[in-house]
Amino acid sequence: MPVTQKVTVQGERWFPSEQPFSNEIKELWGNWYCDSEVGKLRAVLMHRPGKEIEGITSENFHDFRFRAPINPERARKQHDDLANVYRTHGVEVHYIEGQRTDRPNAMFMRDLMFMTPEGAIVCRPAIPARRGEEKAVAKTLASLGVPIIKTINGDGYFEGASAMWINRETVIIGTGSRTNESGACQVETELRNIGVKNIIRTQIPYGSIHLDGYMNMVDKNKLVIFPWHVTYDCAKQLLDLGIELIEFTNIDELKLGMGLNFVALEPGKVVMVANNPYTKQLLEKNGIEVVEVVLDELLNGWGAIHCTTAFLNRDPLKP
Ligand SMILES: NC(=[NH2+])NCCC[C@H](N)C(=O)O
Repeated sequence: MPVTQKVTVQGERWFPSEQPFSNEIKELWGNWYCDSEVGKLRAVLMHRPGKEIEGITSENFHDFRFRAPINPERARKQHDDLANVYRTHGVEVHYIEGQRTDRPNAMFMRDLMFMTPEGAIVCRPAIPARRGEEKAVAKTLASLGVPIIKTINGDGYFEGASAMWINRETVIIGTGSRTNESGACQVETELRNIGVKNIIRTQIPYGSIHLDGYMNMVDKNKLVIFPWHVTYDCAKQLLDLGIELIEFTNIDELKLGMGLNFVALEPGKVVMVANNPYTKQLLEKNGIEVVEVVLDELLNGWGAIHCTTAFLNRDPLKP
């Protein structure tokens, strides 16, 4: 080959971009962010229940850890009603594509991913009746362009509702039947990597599976708790960080009505399951604005609003 050009060294003039991932995620990936349970909600990921909830009868509902058989049409309608509440409040609703049809719990999206300021952690559900739901979640995240910063692997299992943002530097992680030590460690490593300083580790009681069954943020620095489920050590660390604890003491509304399983639309405003008068009154007494949605059919799957909603984008919570 004839030499037409003199060979020059190029490498020394090529420098990496030293800006952190967090500075360029918006431009390169899109507007995906979550550092709290209450920052203004902008985008969510949901799974509209499909074929998989057909054929759940009084004989088999227990196999899927449902509370009762479910009426598919009513469940879908209520799911749509919730999605419409989100849309009415300016939230973009994205749906899972290609979910398998043999996993009736797939609508409980909170358990399948955990959103962070730099992308999603794809979970690994604990129980066989749910394992594999996460694949369609990963595919959908990829097609939306949401970075996946971690997929739980090895001997770990972790469900998104086992963790809860308190603020940009603080996350509670609960171990129990749905999250083991290895899963919790994997999540902890990722969170520390993106600047979380306080990881509050706690035990989820035997009779509960996730944190969002008995605690939930309603406003900046305000956490509603069912006090008999929250360990002293956990409560003390939260109080020391300046978090106000609001005590919710009605076990019927906690378990049967899933009153605490709401989602904040913005600081101080939540969408909650209708027909929970104690919950509504408690929240309003504490200055929280409440939007209600009828969801009794979905409750037959043992989940409610927080369980069915994965956050994709919330405004950062200003310190
Ligand atoms: N985040 C939640 N609380 N999810 C509830 C999930 C309920 C579902 N039947 C399960 O056992 O997995």
